[in-house]
Amino acid sequence: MERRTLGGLEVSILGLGTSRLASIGTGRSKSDAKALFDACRECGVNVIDTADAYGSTMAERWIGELTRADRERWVVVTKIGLPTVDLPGPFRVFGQRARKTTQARAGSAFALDHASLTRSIERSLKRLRRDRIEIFLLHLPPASIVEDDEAHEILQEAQRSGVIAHFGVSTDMPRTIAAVRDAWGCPVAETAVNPWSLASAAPASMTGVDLIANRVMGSEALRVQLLDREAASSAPHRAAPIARRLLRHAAAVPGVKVILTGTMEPAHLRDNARAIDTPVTAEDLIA
Ligand SMILES: NC(=O)C1=CN([C@@H]2O[C@H](COP(=O)(O)OP(=O)(O)OC[C@H]3O[C@@H](n4cnc5c(N)ncnc54)[C@H](O)[C@@H]3O)[C@@H](O)[C@H]2O)C=CC1
Ligand SMILES: Cc1ncc2c(c1O)C(=O)OC2
Repeated sequence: MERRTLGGLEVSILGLGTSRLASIGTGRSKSDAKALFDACRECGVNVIDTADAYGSTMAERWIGELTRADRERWVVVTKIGLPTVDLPGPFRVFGQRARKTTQARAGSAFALDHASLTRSIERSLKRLRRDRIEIFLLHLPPASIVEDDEAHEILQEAQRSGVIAHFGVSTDMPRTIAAVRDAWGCPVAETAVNPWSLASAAPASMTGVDLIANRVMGSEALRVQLLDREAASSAPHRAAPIARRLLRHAAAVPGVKVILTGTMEPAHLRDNARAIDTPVTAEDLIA
């Protein structure tokens, strides 16, 4: 698998997105999750993208368990900021609903004071069973985040102490990415990259930022209409031409270093791994 350099780290062009890993409705059993991580190892995928909010902290916990024996081989991206309810044991699943409610009320109430931010980092590290988070992102922060000097200082302090290697933002607003780069000097951001996303226009204002691409398949609706239909009609283990084109599109957008795939299916992961290393052919374009 192709490797690129993201903020000085060696990463696989394809990364695993885990927003569905342990969430209600889309989550799988832990043995399915283990099979998915084994497929990543087999394909050479070394990036895992997560957030404290995914599965109300369960995604981070599962990642911690599943990467425990070989934690050094992974580059972990996690995010904080979508209000997360961290309930004990069996009550955890109810956190999903509670989170939605708090989130709707939260608006721009990003808790980035010293105590909250330090606690968030400590908790993510503990759940992930790591002593370093390679990429630590603020999850959909308000554009005014760059005015929060205290948050910037705390993040720099965490970086100096070695618990986070890089920090930045996950947002679909290129202007916020550019502002964070200019005000905070952040070299990494996560954003939507598909033919309809703003980042695909590669605004010159974002030059110099290494991008982690999400929502490469556009939307769930697009997948249902195109990918499933094509997957059903094409040969097994052959990525649907539309998926291949979307992956190649993202790989060619300036600044993109990692393309996330949010699938829970090892077969789709393998398809996407194969597709990303295959140039789009004339046959694909008329398929
Ligand atoms: N604001 C943020 O920070 C956001 C972060 N993310 C991150 O990005 C990751 C990727 O998620 P999405 O962009 O939603 O996923 P995606 O674009 O990779 O996948 C969308 C859908 O396509 C399916 N799919 C993927 N490859 C396929 C194939 N070869 N054949 C058939 N179906 C296929 C997936 O199973 C999924 O249902 C998330 O898990 C999360 O880590 C996603 C959205 C927002
Ligand atoms: C699948 C999905 N939908 C919405 C959101 C995310 C996500 O991963 C996310 O990280 O922030 C908002």
